[in-house]
Amino acid sequence: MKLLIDHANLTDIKGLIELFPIDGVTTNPTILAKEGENPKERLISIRKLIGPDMDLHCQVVATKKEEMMAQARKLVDMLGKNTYIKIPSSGEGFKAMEELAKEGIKITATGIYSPLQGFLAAKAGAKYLAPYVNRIDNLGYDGLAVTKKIQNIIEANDFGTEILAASFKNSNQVLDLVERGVGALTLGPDVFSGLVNDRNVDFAIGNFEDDFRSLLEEGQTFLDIL
Ligand SMILES: O=C[C@H](O)COP(=O)(O)O
Repeated sequence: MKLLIDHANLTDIKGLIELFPIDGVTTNPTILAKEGENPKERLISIRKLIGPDMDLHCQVVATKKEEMMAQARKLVDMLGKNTYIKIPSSGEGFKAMEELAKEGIKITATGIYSPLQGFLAAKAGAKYLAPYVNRIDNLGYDGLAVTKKIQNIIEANDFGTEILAASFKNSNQVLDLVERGVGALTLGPDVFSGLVNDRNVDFAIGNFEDDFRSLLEEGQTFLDIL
């Protein structure tokens, strides 16, 4: 299972990569707009920061197939081979996915709110399907159940596609999909900080340090006695 950061702030991305086992970064137009910088410059900076091997997902901003395809090609040229192009899971989007997949461009089908949207995107050749877990919950449906149904559809039809679940608001939603074993999750910094936010852990580690410190002689560090 891959773990990605759903964010475009360079300082935050760097900090999260230093702390967590991260496989890449996902963005969308809203996330990029929050940073207030030219999106092209920001995407290039993210690619430089994470290096050529990590996954970078970035989204087209178009409703018509031809425009989606032109933007997708430009983004891949600009950001390199491990770039996934997020295409909306709409009628025009499915046609764009089909043609771009034939060109070898890796597609993440985004804006998925229903299992059948997932089915159509998988059939159109998307590498990843991105259901919006929390946004589905906010509509009064069950985001985790929708995501699991999509996983069942992938398995039942033998699609070479994986889930990239997005839009999380808490650790419980994350745990549920980690247990189910989907292909990838993308989380914002607030959700990352909740994954290991347990004062019991800090307390236990602090106690170990205090106990060990009693073995140190004057001027010694832990490195000297290990
Ligand atoms: O690209 C889609 C986002 O991951 C949705 O996340 P959000 O609901 O937290 O804005």
